[in-house]
Amino acid sequence: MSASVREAMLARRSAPKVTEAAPDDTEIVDLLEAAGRIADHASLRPWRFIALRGEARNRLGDALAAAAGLDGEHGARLAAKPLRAPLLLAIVATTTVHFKVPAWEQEAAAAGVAHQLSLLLDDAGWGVMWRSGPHTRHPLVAEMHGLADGERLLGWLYVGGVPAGARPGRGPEIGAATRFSSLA
Ligand SMILES: Cc1cc2nc3c(=O)[nH]c(=O)nc-3n(C[C@H](O)[C@H](O)[C@H](O)COP(=O)(O)O)c2cc1C
Repeated sequence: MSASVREAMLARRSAPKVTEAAPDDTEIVDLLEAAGRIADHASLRPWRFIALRGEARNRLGDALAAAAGLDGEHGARLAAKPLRAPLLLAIVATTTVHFKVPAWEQEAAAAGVAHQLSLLLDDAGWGVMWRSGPHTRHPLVAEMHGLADGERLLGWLYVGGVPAGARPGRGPEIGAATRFSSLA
């Protein structure tokens, strides 16, 4: 584990290619205990995660191809996308109608948990990449995950082992000063 949060944040990189190793459910729940401690208006905890492993990734691939209306070679290519990692963590915003907390605030909280989980997984030595796509919110994809009314996917954290020698190190400077101003 990193010496500081800042160090972990500066070191985090997405991992487009991962190996077949993956964290088990116990490790993920443990990390979620920490990742879930985000700012959360009215403490609604408007999020949940679904682990897709093994055949479930094929079912997601089939749902994506059906959502896109593709079959044959193009359908097979899209259907294979979820197989790029041994574990996909579906990020679900579980929004409800609330008199004080609009849906966008609830989705912001769910996204915050996913960002923190992604950071913690990276810091624990796993390869992670948050992916989505044009069919993320298609009804067939929601059905495949068993989502209830009001639940919406924010994409998937693709998780696996980091290939030997693939750790790319710190990313480019992001020029934060150009994205900051102040009013007095
Ligand atoms: C909501 C969300 C959806 C994303 N979807 C994709 C995607 O489908 N494909 C992709 O290449 N990157 C996607 N990204 C970006 C990558 O996760 C990653 O941040 C980007 O490749 C930059 O790499 P870095 O995280 O190492 O800076 C998405 C990020 C977010 C937050």
